[in-house]
Amino acid sequence: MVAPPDNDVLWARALHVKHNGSPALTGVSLGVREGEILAVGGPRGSGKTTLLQCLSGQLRAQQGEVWFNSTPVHTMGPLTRERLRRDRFAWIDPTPVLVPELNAWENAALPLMLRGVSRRRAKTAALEWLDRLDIGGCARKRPHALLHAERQRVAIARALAPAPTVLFADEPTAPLHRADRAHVLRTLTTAARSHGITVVLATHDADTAALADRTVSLLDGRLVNTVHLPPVTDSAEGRAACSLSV
Ligand SMILES: Nc1ncnc2c1ncn2[C@@H]1O[C@H](COP(=O)(O)OP(=O)(O)OP(=O)(O)O)[C@@H](O)[C@H]1O
Repeated sequence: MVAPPDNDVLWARALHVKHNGSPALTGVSLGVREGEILAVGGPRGSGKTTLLQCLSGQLRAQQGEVWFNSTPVHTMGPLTRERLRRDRFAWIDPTPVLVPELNAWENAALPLMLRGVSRRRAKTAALEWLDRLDIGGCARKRPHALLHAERQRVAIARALAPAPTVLFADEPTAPLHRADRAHVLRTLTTAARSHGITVVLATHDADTAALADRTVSLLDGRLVNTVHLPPVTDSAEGRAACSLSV
């Protein structure tokens, strides 16, 4: 095994995944630099979700390697991978999955509390993020009383509140209207940049990909090209608007 380059926070080599015998990833190799926002594009069924699942340790590739910093993820047992996901990663699904018995702030505070942060500090951080995402007024509502788009904002607050090392976002703005999408994406990318969070973002939306530092594209489970975009220039303003006290 050869360790990945030092400046890559995530590194995958020659990933091969089949779902029920059908290839979903075929020889995908990829490095993600620390603090980078990387968009993974490609049409439906091209393997974006499968790639994010492999990089985040949710799914073990049948062949290939995944490294997080200098640690091999592909050789970790299930409990170690679970701990890695809990302590260093966050995940946003296209459809919000919240705990129905908990209200919005409790849902958003949950990963912090699982990491051992006190309830009071976790609540403060969760409320800050709900405010930033314009749903502070929903903090005491349970998921059933929220609109679908509000539930997704709670899920995004839950992912950002612990300031993870890597945030995996699988079509995070899919349930939002176009106008909402831009605001939520900007909050997400600004927060990531100001806190040095690396983001791996699956999307088939060009507007979403445009907010990333770099885009790679999948087609039928293979990487097909890489686009380097110029750096975002208005991040200083966004950074000021997004300080986090966790
Ligand atoms: N659990 C599964 N069982 C069987 N086949 C699967 C499973 N998950 C994904 N696939 C198949 O693997 C291929 C890649 O799927 P994947 O969800 O990774 O693509 P995607 O680019 O994320 O698609 P989408 O944009 O629709 O989410 C597709 O052909 C899909 O049907």
